Amino acid sequence: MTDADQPRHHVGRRRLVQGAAGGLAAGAAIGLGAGWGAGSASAAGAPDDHDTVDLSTQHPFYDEARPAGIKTPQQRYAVYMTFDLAQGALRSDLQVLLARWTAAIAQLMKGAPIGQVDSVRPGAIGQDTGEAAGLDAASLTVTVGLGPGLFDERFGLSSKKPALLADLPALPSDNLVAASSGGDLSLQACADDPQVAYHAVRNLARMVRGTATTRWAVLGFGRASAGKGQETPRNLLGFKDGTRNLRSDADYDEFVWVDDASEQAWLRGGTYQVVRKISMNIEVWDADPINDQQSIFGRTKNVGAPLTGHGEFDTPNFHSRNATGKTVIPADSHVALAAHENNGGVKIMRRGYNYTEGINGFGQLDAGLLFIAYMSTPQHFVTLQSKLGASDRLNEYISHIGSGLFAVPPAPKSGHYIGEQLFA
Ligand SMILES: C=CC1=C(C)c2cc3[nH]c(cc4nc(cc5[nH]c(cc1n2)c(C)c5CCC(=O)O)C(CCC(=O)O)=C4C)c(C)c3C=C
Ligand SMILES: [Fe+2]
Repeated sequence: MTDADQPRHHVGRRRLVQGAAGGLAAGAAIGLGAGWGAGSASAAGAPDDHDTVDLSTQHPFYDEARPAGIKTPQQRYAVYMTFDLAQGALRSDLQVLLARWTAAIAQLMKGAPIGQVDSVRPGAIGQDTGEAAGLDAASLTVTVGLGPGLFDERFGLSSKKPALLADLPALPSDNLVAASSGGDLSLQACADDPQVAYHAVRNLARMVRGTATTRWAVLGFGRASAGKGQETPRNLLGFKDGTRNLRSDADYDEFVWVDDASEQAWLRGGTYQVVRKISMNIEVWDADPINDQQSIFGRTKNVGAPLTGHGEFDTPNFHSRNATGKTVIPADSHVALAAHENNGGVKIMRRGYNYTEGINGFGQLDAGLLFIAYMSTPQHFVTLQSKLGASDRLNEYISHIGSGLFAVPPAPKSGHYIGEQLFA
């Protein structure tokens, strides 16, 4: 961890919440679900220190080397929302929106309200909606993304458009729904308390009513990726997700941050955000035998080890063959198709969340993965998804129904606002 990644624990009151892994260990101790997590630290009976969150944690916002909410240790919950600029909105309206969001995000990430909650005079309307009063910052980060549409003729920004910031091309197996795709702006609010994340997005949406309209939103829970030092969580298909995610500073420098001199100056120090809403056919998956599920991912379900290894973090061997001459990790498995070894070295940073929207019109569970990934060029996502969408055996159980591409500007300096350089 660099200094910039160090969180602060400002508030005297420390509210610690134990993680799901610790809960599973406790379940095993009283005889529930024997065999859970065998081979993991929590199964050994030790409390899982890595998965305990301190709700008093605050992350810095201004003057950081990088925007918040990307390399920040992944929080437990997310609220993701996109917006369109209202018809007739002016360049100055966009500037005011970004300036107001910047000031408000700085407050929210400190665990502070964005304005008065109390009734200061008869008939007063609250500046802050109040539902986070008494709650800590809970590691809140808010990450703002700028969509391709902002750079059309409306705001005089076409000369500032990054060449690669355009709607993603049609990709194999896409099943995209317009109502869950695109947007001029995106907000990713992540926190260890879902009410804190929701409060942030609700208030940011409220303060720009009239200038921007909401487009689509997803509420994420149970982070489905791991960062440095975090125990690997599980996605809703029951597999550990994030084992081979980016962790080193060198990988972030090479694969996440935009530093290329050929890129727009305002974006240098920032990154690209790709979001995909991926629904899962959970009932069908649950009827699939575990050994088949394992060959679909190329990893074991319980430990999360590659099919060529024993431990979760063993390096997969994509060349090893069994007696029948087939590769032990099937060539059409998810990890064989996505691994950097098989994609010319391409890596992306995944920061996804599980989501559920209840039950669909057929009485089936409506749930999936809010896939969020950060990368120095969206071409890396296109490279991977072109292969996955065409050949991944997982495609039988998932469907990409939402999509978006956004540019994330660098962290603002204090006294300045997000994306201010765009208007220079
Ligand atoms: C285009 C990029 C990717 C999409 C879309 C995607 C969807 C998706 N993934 C899982 C579950 C797992 N993914 C895992 C690994 C993995 N996935 C991607 C990329 C995309 N996944 C990469 C680059 C990798 C790493 C591959 C490697 O280097 O070995 C894993 C294995 C554990 C891990 O390393 O994280 C799981 C499990 C789901 C369920 C899903 C869509 C719903
Ligand atoms: Fe994946």
